Amino acid sequence: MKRNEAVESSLESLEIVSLTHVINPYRGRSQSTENSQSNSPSTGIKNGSSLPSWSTGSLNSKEPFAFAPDQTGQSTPPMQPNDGQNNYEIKIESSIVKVVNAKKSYGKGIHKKVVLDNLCLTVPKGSIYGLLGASGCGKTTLLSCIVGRKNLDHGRLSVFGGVPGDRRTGIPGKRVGYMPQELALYIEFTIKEMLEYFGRIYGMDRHKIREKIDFLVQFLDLPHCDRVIRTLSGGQQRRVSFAVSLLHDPELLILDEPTVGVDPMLRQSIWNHLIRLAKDEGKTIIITTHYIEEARQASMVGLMRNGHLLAEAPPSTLLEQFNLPSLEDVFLKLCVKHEMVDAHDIPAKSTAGSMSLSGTLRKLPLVSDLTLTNTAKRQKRGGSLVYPGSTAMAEDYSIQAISYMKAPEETEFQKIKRRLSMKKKPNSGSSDQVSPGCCQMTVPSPQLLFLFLLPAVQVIFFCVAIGQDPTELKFAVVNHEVSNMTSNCTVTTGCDFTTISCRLLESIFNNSSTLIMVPFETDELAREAVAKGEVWGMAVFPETFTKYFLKRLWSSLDVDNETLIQSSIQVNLDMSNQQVAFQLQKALHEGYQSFFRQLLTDCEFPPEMGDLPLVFKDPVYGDLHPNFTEFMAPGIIILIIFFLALSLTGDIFVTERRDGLLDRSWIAGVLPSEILISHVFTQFLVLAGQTAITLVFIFLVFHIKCEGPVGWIVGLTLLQGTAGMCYGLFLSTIFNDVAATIQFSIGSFYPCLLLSGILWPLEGMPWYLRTVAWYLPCTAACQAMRDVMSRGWGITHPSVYLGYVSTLSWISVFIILSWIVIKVKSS
Ligand SMILES: Nc1ncnc2c1ncn2[C@@H]1O[C@H](COP(=O)(O)OP(=O)(O)OP(=O)(O)O)[C@@H](O)[C@H]1O
Repeated sequence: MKRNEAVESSLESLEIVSLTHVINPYRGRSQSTENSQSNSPSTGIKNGSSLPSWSTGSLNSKEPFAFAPDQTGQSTPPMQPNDGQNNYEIKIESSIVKVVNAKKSYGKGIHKKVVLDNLCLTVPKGSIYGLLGASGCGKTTLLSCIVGRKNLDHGRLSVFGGVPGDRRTGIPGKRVGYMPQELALYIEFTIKEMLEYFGRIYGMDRHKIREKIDFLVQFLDLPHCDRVIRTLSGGQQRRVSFAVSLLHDPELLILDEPTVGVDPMLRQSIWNHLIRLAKDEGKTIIITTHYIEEARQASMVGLMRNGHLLAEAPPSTLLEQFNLPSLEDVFLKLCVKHEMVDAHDIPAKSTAGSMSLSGTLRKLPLVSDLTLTNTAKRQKRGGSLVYPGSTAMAEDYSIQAISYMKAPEETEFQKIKRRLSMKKKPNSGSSDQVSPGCCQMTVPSPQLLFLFLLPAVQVIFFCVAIGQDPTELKFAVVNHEVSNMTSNCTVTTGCDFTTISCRLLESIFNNSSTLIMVPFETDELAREAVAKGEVWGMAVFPETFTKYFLKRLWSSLDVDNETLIQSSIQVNLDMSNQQVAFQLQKALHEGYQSFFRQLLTDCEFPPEMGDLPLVFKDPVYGDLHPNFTEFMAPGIIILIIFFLALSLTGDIFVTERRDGLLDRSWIAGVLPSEILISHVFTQFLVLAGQTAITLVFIFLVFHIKCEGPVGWIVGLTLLQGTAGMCYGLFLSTIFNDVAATIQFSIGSFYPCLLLSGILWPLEGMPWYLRTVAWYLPCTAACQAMRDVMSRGWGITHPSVYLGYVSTLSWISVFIILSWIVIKVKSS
């Protein structure tokens, strides 16, 4: 009895599978009759035909098709013909995509999420297969496995009779056109550039590309092909993505929700075009859509739920069998039944191990009904299957029954073709003949300009804003020697010693733009102004300043305390800002020194008597009056180049991966190494441009000195940019989103800025931090660059040499780490 149930079950399963696979609605009838003679009765595989290769998970079976054991534990005899013909063998012959017992899950342990659960699916050649299911049921995952971007955990998968991912089968390659759910477009490109880019990848010639661009722009109602993709609406962008997948007339089209954001008329036009591609050109199309009803136009639909296929049949068959008006109703009903079965079936399911689609369907009373009904109603006629309600054979049935076959006599495709041919001018045969505007030169995008100008802008900000002396600092003066400083402070000249305070004040304030004098009547008022932050400091001249100043001057070393106090100017500074305070002190010192030298000269004394007995001769390296800008310039060059390259590379790789561009290029047949080389090449061009602009501004515009050979600066800057690129690559292998990459970049920026000797000499750090700092990517390079610029050293000097060695080592480290992370992730 058990055995009988098993056989019945297998027959039901076989019938369902047969129902789903024998029909090739566009390409003509099944080949069962033609091929039945040559079939191997035991395996069902056509003699002499090569077995499909399989993308397998860990399924143990060595058979090309593995069928799950039925409830008796015995394997269903899959290749047994159930109607005197070997329909199964036809499936092998005619199917483009075949998935058997696919299992796929994400995560591990308690986080494990099963996304494909013993899913079986067959897509016949020349059919449109509508994959339907709620969001998150695993459609995209399945498509990713079909195009070879993901691997199954268990089960088998073949495309074009080979393993997806194997270039010899044409996938990845030009046999497949893939439209992923993500946009997967370079949004900075124009429509034309985008299509040309993929056209070149597919090896199309220019003329063909232009022809296709013209057709696709009109067919998909796209805006002018010189429009930048970023500026298009979401729906328009999706249509450009769709155009990319159609561009090279692939044999297999895999479209993940191509009609999202498309208005109903255009949607219908798209479907008409797909139908024509399938019917007239034998293209095979797998399409997912959320508009369930539009899938009525598919030749086959697979209703998917929680990783299972609930049913797989022509839409009209489903509607008829369920006696429901819409596919949505059918889907709903199947889901409800599936829920009920799931609720009662957990133990059985868990022991079943692997459960085929047929097994799943068998547990559904309603679907079993469908099977039985099919069986009952099905008639055999002339060796082909005939379905109820139709007097035609299977192929004809589908043609008549499916609504799209009632498409208007002239399809959109034909209309557009006609419109295009009407538009053609007499010399339309010329290879240059394209729609106006589509072959125009495009100006560089603002983003590209920004990319090149960014370093220049940063250098300008740095050179203009950093390192200059603070000026116009307000300073309070209380002069008790004169009653009204503004009107009564007479400045004397020559060897004259009346109101020396006024002469000194003039020397301090009038000869420099650093300080602005703000006179106050009393010490208290001046102090209050300092306290309020209105002035940066105050100086108070005693009432008898001139008298005691002269006494101090003439008395030489024999000076009493009273003289010292009365001849001194009392200064209180706001030291809250170190740079400003230094500047104030410097201005006061220089003002005093200038006054005193002048006084000595006027009184015919040697002015040097007013100087400290320290003579600073010409420095060995650098200037007598060093400039903070020159100290920081090497670090700034490195920071700008390193971190621009880092953020650009990180952003590009992460964005391209997130947006599906890397996948799309890979599926189009581009090798990962080619992607990498093209990125390195283009980014190196950007880097070279940025380096040139940065150095031109530093050395030629702002005249920052470089005592050594500029070539070593250029070399080191390019290498630092390369190190930044490699670091960006490394971060992009770790993180999947741009925000994390940017956060980490910023997180790395500050240690570099603070510890690499860019802002402050390394000699000012504690020894332990200094040791760590030397191992950072920018430290040795910064020091090397500073030594070239201010000391004029060349590569033979260890400091410069070490800068190069350190940078090259970091490049190697980042590349090795990226490689390790990629290997770990892919395993
Ligand atoms: N890389 C991943 N890591 C973890 N979980 C994932 C990953 N990709 C997809 N998933 C999960 O797997 C399930 C199936 O995702 P999938 O994208 O295949 O669904 P879908 O049917 O295509 O959904 P939609 O129609 O919304 O696109 C979802 O729950 C999703 O969250």
